[in-house]
Amino acid sequence: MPTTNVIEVERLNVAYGDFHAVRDLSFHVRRGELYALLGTNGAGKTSTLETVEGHRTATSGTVRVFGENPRDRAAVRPRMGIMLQDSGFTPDLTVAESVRLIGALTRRTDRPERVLDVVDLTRKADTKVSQLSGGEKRRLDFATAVYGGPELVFLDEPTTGLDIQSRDALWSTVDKLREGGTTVVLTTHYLEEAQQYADRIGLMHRGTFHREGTVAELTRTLPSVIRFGLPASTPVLPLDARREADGRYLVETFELQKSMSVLLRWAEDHSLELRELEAGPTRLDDVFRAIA
Ligand SMILES: Nc1ncnc2c1ncn2[C@@H]1O[C@H](COP(=O)(O)OP(=O)(O)OP(=O)(O)O)[C@@H](O)[C@H]1O
Repeated sequence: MPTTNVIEVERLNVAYGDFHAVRDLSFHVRRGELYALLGTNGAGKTSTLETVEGHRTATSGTVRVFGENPRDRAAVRPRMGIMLQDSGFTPDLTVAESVRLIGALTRRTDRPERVLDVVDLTRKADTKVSQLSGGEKRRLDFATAVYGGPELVFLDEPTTGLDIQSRDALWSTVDKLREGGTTVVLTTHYLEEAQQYADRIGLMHRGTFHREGTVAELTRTLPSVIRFGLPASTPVLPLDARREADGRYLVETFELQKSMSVLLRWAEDHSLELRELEAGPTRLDDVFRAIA
C-alpha cells in the first residue's frame, strides 16, 4: 500500500493579535502512524491541533486532512475521532445516553454497547455523567475517539488521571485501532508514553519545532548515562564521572556498553559494590531538559 499523508501542514502560522503562537510550522503525519506532538508549556501545541482539527482558522499557511481543508467539517469530521482534555458531556445524561449522543454527532456507525465495553464503562451505563469519577470521565472522553473506529484519532493528554490498569487498557485499545490502520495524533506530558508508543515526535518550543524525528533520532545526539553510588573512600574511578546532589556518581557516555564493561571490571577488581546501579540511553525527558 502506498504511503499517503493523512495530515499535511505547510508553513502554518497562528497569531492572537500581535502574539505569534505558531510560526512557519510544517509537518506531515502518514497513514497508520502514531505521531506525538509534544512541547514545553505555551509552545503552541493546542493552537496547532485546534487548527488541524478544524476548530480554528490558520492565520496563514495550509492545513490538509485527508487532502481536504479541515474547516470543511462535513468532509472531514466523520473520519476523525477527537478525545479532548474535557469533552464537556452534559452532567445530567447517563453514560449510555452520552455514548449514543457521540454516535449521533459523529455520524459514524457503531454499537453503543461495544463502545461501552471497549472503554470499560458497561457497569456504569445507567450512571449520570456527574456521578463518574475523574478516571471514568476520562474513559468516557475516550469513547469519542473510539466510536465507529475512525481513520484518524486525536488523543489530547489521554491518560491524565487514569490508574495504571486503565492506562494499559487504553493503550491496548489504541494498539487495536492501529492494527486496523487508524492514524493517531497524541499530545501528552507523560514522556515515557510518547517514548514507548510514538513512531515520530514533533517537539515544539516557542511556536516552532525544536526537533522532529523518531525517538532514536531525538535522543541519539545526547550521551547515555550511568548512575551509581559508592562507599565514602574509593580508588580513583576508571572513567570521568561527576557527583550529583544526592552523592551518586554520573557518567555520560556515547559508548554505553564499553563504559559499562570498564566500570564493572574496575568494581570487581576492587571488590566494590556499585549501589543502585542504573544505565541506559538518554530518555526523552533529557531531550526536554536540554531545551532550556
Ligand atoms: N486565545 C488566545 N489569545 C491570546 N493568546 C493565546 C490564546 N490561546 C493561546 N494563546 C497563547 O499562545 C501560546 C500557545 O498556546 P497553546 O495553548 O497553543 O500552547 P500549548 O503548547 O498547548 O501549551 P500547554 O502545554 O501549556 O497547554 C501561549 O503563549 C498562549 O498564552
